[in-house]
Formats: sequence, C-alpha cells, structure tokens
Amino acid sequence: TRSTRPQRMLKAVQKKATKGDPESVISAIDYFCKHSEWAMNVGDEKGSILDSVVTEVNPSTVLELGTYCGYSTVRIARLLSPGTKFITLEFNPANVTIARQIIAYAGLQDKVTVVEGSSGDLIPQMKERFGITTFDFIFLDHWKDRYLPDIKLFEECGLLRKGSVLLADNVICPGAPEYLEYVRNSPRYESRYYPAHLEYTKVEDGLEKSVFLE
Ligand SMILES: CCNc1ncnc2c1ncn2[C@@H]1O[C@H](/C=C/CNC(=O)c2cc(-c3ccc(F)cc3)cc(O)c2O)[C@@H](O)[C@H]1O
Ligand SMILES: [Mg+2]
Repeated sequence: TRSTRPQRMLKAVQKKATKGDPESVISAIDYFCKHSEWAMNVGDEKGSILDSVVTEVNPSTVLELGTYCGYSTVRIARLLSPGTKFITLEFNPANVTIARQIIAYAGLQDKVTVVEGSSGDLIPQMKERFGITTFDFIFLDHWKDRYLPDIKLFEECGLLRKGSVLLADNVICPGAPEYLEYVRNSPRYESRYYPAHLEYTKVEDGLEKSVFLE
C-alpha cells in the first residue's frame, strides 16, 4: 500500500541527513517540505523563534504537546543542557514510530521521552509517572482546539510555577482564538505575540509566548 507522508519524510532524513547530526536532520526535513511535500512541522522561520525562546528560558523540565514527526522535538532537544527532563506527547502510534526514528537518527534519543497517548489523559499523570513537579517550558503544537482545555489542565494539576513559559504554535493559522483570548486577558499570564508565517509559506502565522505569573 502507498506510504504515508511521515514515512516519506523519514526516508528523506535517512537519505539526506548525517546520522547523529541534528542540524542536518532539521535541514533535511525543511528541504523535503519546501521541495517535495508540505508538512505541518513548525518549520525554519518559526523554528528559529522557538530556538531563541528555549535558549532564553534554559529549562530544566520541558513538555511538548503533539510530537508529529519529531521536527520540533529535535529542534528543542538539541539546545537542552545535560540532565534536562524533556517529555513529548503523541497519540497517533504511527507518528510515534516515525518520530522516535527521526529523533534517534539525530542522536537525541537519550534527551527526550516520546510518550504515546493523549494530553488529556497524560497531563494528570506527569507527577506520578515522570516525577515532574512543574514544567519550566511547554510547547503547544497539537490540535488547536485543545490548547485552552490543556492549559487549564496544567493549572488544575499544579504543573505551572511563577515564570513557567508556554509557547503556542499556529495562533493565527489554523488559529487558536479561544486560547489567545484566555492568555491575553487572564491576569495570571503575561503574553507576547511573535509574528511570522505558516511554515514554508507566505501565509501569516505566529507564536504566542505566555509566562505564568503566580
Ligand atoms: C487530543 C488532544 N491531545 C493530543 N495529545 C497528543 N497528541 C496529539 C493530541 N492532539 C493531536 N495530537 C497529535 O499532534 C499532531 C497534530 C497536530 C495538529 N497541528 C495542526 O493541525 C497544524 C496544522 C497546520 C495547517 C495550517 C494550514 C493549513 F492549510 C493546513 C494545516 C499547521 C500547523 O503548524 C499545525 O500544527 C498529530 O501528530 C496528532 O496525532
Ligand atoms: Mg504547528
């Protein structure tokens, strides 16, 4: 049967990138998306903003929602200090399989744990299953209508501390209007919008960075 886009993306990485070299894995995926098939990775332009926020926060605990093929997982993991706890959640088992191979090809398999399951089920398990008290940095890039319910779940589960940074992809395209309204109007967050473009296109999109205040 016909291969899937994530499978073709993995093949492109194995063909074009150098094993153990995260930069070449990132470049191979961006090349694939620009010249072969568009895919919903955060991409190079927004990826550079992601890089700068991760570097600025220098987190000890990181959570990513929506691993997909592991592109942003590789971008984040390559910047983390040794000993950082990085968890990424993905509920599609086929995507888990591809992401684990792409992350391993980059040589970053020891930096991140890919957990199969839904954020709604797994967020409440973070403390007991993974020994997390709070997250210093959270990257939201899963179903856009789940950003708001999941940020509320973080609050309910006591997984945020003063200064925790949440960075959300696609707040313009496809858009996460309820999430934006919440973080921009809640007194508990300080929010800032980073304008950019939808990955590999000229369509407007951007990232919203929200700092938890108490
Ligand atoms: C049920 C919610 N919880 C979840 N828990 C764990 N993993 C989840 C969850 N939701 C979705 N996922 C996974 O995250 C990934 C989904 C991401 C959704 N992203 C988008 O829809 C998206 C879509 C676009 C886009 C933009 C313009 C278009 F014309 C077409 C697509 C661009 C992006 O950057 C995107 O991130 C999948 O791998 C899915 O299996
Ligand atoms: Mg996205």
